[in-house]
Amino acid sequence: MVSVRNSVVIPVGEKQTHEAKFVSFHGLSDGKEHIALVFKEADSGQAVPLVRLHSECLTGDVFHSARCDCGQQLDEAIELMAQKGGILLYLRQEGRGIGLYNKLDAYSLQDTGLNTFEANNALGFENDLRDFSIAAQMLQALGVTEIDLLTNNPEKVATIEQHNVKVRRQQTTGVFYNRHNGHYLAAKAEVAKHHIDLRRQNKLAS
Ligand SMILES: Nc1nc2c(ncn2[C@@H]2O[C@H](COP(=O)(O)OP(=O)(O)OP(=O)(O)O)[C@@H](O)[C@H]2O)c(=O)[nH]1
Ligand SMILES: [Zn+2]
Repeated sequence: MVSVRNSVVIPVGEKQTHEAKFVSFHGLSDGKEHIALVFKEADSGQAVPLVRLHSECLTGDVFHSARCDCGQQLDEAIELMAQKGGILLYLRQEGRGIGLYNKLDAYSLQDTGLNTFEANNALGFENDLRDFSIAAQMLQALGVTEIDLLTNNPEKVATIEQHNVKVRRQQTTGVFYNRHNGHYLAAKAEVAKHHIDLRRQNKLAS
């Protein structure tokens, strides 16, 4: 049984003007230190909170890498949730679960022409090693049974629903295209069927 371990308020966002409760957990099935950021009492005040499952990306989230869209998606989620409440689940799933060093190896292979999924396969990994059921465990510990989910990834919606959290609505993120990440976004849309419309470049979540 997963339960809340601690909850502490931290000012966040580019100008540190937003407050989020950082929640840690006991008993998560993979033993990793996943955290929830709860904005504006979304746990109790919002019947159906906006939720994002954000997979850790050191290069994008911390160093604003242009090879992916993670940093901008993270900033977008924080801004949206600071305005209207929500729960950001920050999942320790670097490199779609293969880890940072392997992701950097995958980047080297992409520099020789492989796409993001082919590079994983060339390293001996499946396309995606993430288990999103961990997010359902966190939501249940927070007492959340129904959500609006901010994602382009249909797999996240399916797994959350399989684990008894209802997804009322899927809301797509912005399309943060730049000259370095075009192939990466296109492969996500083509291979993993993410809802990314490259004609909507740089438009924020709708
Ligand atoms: N293995 C691998 N992982 C990557 C690569 N680029 C980004 N990532 C990782 O991918 C994860 C983000 O997953 P994405 O596939 O971009 O998007 P998503 O989380 O499935 O979907 P959204 O909810 O729509 O953002 C993070 O953990 C990144 O570190 C790459 O080329 N190879
Ligand atoms: Zn990234």
